[in-house]
Amino acid sequence: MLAVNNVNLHYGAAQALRGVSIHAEMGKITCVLGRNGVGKSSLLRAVTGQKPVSGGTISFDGVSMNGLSPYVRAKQGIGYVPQGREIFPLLTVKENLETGFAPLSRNERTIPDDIFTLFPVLKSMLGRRGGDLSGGQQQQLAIGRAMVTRPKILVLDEPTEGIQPSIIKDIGRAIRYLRDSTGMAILLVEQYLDFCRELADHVYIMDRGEIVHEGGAETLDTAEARRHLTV
Ligand SMILES: Nc1ncnc2c1ncn2[C@@H]1O[C@H](COP(=O)(O)OP(=O)(O)OP(=O)(O)O)[C@@H](O)[C@H]1O
Repeated sequence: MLAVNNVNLHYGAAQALRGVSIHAEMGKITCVLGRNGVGKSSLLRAVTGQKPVSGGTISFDGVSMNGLSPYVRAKQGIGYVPQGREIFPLLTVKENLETGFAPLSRNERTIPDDIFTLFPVLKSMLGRRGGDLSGGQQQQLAIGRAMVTRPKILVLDEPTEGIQPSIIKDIGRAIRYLRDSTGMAILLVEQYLDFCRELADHVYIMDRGEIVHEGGAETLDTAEARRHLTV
């Protein structure tokens, strides 16, 4: 289980996270919902180690992650699908997947077949450059690249952003498959309410750097939840 407890995060004098506590359990999809700019990406930067926290603790399976580099966290099992995908445009699809080998030992450096079962389009495009793929295909590639690291927890930053509805469905299916087949924990941050409602086992809502609501997906229909999600 990933446990984020009472985390603060600053950019200079500006505070982006204020005493944030969330849990993401193994075999469950945990969704953090919130409007633009409330701190969702900052929370994931804290979890993946890209931005040091200024207070609080982050642990995974009881091991403290505070102070560990992103590379070490990846080795410990945190897989990351960043906002905007961050595909290498001039590398091929295969080479992009192989960048996921970095935290693996030599004998683990293979591309799992599951990736192509989930996203057959990637198999047919292995030799194409990442920059030639559509937004939806790049998102599938970014998820595939994170799967290469054999994560215990998969962390996704707005996986539906800028993606057409049919691919959003594929991505939802893939996330569910990963939960059910591997028992990994999945933590995703989103603005897209319906996607979270359909997928999540547990939801949090963030507003202005704080967690303001927590519960099962069914609790998203309350007036209080809606108030925090409408602009
Ligand atoms: N590198 C940075 N330097 C300074 N301020 C930042 C930086 N990154 C984010 N912020 C600020 O921190 C706050 C939270 O931003 P964050 O990106 O975490 O929100 P978000 O909920 O992920 O938004 P979005 O949906 O737009 O990605 C915002 O006020 C933002 O302007």
